[in-house]
Order: sequence, then structure tokens, then C-alpha cells
Amino acid sequence: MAHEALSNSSALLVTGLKKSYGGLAATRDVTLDIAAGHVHAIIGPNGAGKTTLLSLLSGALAADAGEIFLFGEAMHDRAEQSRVSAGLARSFQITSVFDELTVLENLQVAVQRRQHVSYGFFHSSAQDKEAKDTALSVARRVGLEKFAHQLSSQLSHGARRRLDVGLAIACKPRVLLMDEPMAGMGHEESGEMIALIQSLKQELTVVLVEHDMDAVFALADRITVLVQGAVLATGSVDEIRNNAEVKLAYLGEEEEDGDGDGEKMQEETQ
Ligand SMILES: Nc1ncnc2c1ncn2[C@@H]1O[C@H](COP(=O)(O)OP(=O)(O)OP(=O)(O)O)[C@@H](O)[C@H]1O
Repeated sequence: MAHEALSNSSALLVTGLKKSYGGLAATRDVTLDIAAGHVHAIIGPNGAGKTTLLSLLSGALAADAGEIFLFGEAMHDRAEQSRVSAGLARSFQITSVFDELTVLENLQVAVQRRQHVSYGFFHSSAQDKEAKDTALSVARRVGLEKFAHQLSSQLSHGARRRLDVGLAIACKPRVLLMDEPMAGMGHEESGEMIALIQSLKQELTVVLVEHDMDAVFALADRITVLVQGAVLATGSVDEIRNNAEVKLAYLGEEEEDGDGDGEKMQEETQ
């Protein structure tokens, strides 16, 4: 069933999403309208419910209440794999890299998994060729072409995380959920990941959970701040940076840091 109130530009519409772990409300009545083609960042202090929210969106966790629409199509009553097939995929958790396979083989497995869902178990040789070609184009897309025949276990941390993104892209998502893609990265690797996410905007919508505020401010079209499971504010980068409540609840530490590099806040929030 489609959502009637959907605006033309909504990629993901979430209404009244709730999740409790026993007595603890991890997600309280979260409503979000994520526009197509945007990078929409979700930020907030530790324990704010960011990962829980991504798990509810991907279907890894069942919500207690609320609705999720992907381009108007109801997702909340679907299982995780069915959401992936519809175009709602999560990188860094839904897919896993097989160490003993090469970069290309890993990508091929991801493409073949999607074909299996679409066409059933038996593959034609044309589908095998399509899987190889698609895997190679995804390797190119995430900047791993020159490592295509390298074992995944030999990749650097940054390259491995780009492979994670590639595995998600191989599922042909329309909305990609990303859980801390810059985690554990140095400056150069973060820069490469920022450039990759920036380039993804041309073809899909990204929901980005990230503690690295430099990356968030560089990438986000809109930001939602979660505090104790509830939406404190949603707005542009400037609106969020200048929001007094947000500064008090979360960004204040960065302002005190003074140099604007977000380091202090990262320490506070990692
Ligand atoms: N499986 C679980 N069982 C019980 N409580 C949980 C579970 N997972 C998360 N929580 C609690 O739910 C709240 C939200 O956690 P969540 O991991 O979603 O926050 P987060 O914003 O992603 O935090 P972080 O920034 O540290 O990753 C926290 O209080 C956490 O302790």
C-alpha cells in the first residue's frame, strides 16, 4: 500500500517509529522525510538510538510501532531481504566480506545473490557474464579496480570499507543506509570515502550515521539530531550548527574545541 501524503521527492518516509528494549525506549516516535538524492545524516550522542534506527529501517530489528515507505511503497511489514530487493540496503552490516575471496569474487557473489532473488536458483551463462561485468563496474565505481584480483584479506582498512560499499551497491539500492563508514579511518582514507559517498549521490539516496562531524558537514544535505531516541531537530548543516538546543545537547563540545575540526566531539562520542 502506498503512502498518500508522500511528497514527490521523498525517497524514505518514516512515521511514528518506536522500539523499546525491555523498559528502555531506544526509538521514540521517530518521524523522518528523506528526500531523493540527498545525503541525510543522523547524528547524536552515544546511545541516542542511531544504530537502532538503522536496524529498524533495514528490517534487522522489528519495530514496536511505526511505518516506513520507500518511494511510497510500504516496507514496515517486509522482512530484511525483501527490503533489500525493493532497494533499501545497508552497508557494513548486511553484507560481509569473505576474506578468502578476491575483491571481484566478493562483488560477484553479491551480484549473484541479487540475481538469485530476482531470477531464482539456476543461472544462465548470460547471467554469469552479467554478474562478472557488473562486479567489475562496481569495483571501478568504488576505486578498487586495481585490487580486483587481490584477496580481500590483503586490503587496507579503507579499501576494505570501500569494498563494503561496493557489496551494498551490487544490490542496486535506491536508498543506502550507512553505519559509520569513516570509523577507524585516517585522514586520507576518510577523504576517499567522503569522495565516494559524494559521487553516490548522483544515483542514490544515502542515510548516513556518522560521528565524524567534518565528514557529516562536508556531505550532508540535511541532518537529523537524535537524543535519547527522539528527534531533537532536522535541518540543513547551517540550521543544525546554529540550533541552540542542538549545541546544548550535542554540538556544544565542538564549539568549545574552537578549531572547528570536531576532534573533541569525536572523543566525546566515540
Ligand atoms: N540489544 C539491545 N538490548 C538492550 N538495549 C540495547 C540494545 N541495543 C541497544 N540498546 C540500548 O538502546 C539505546 C540506543 O542504542 P544505539 O546503539 O541504537 O545508540 P547509538 O546512537 O547508535 O549509539 P553509539 O553512538 O554509541 O553507536 C542505548 O541505550 C543502548 O544501550
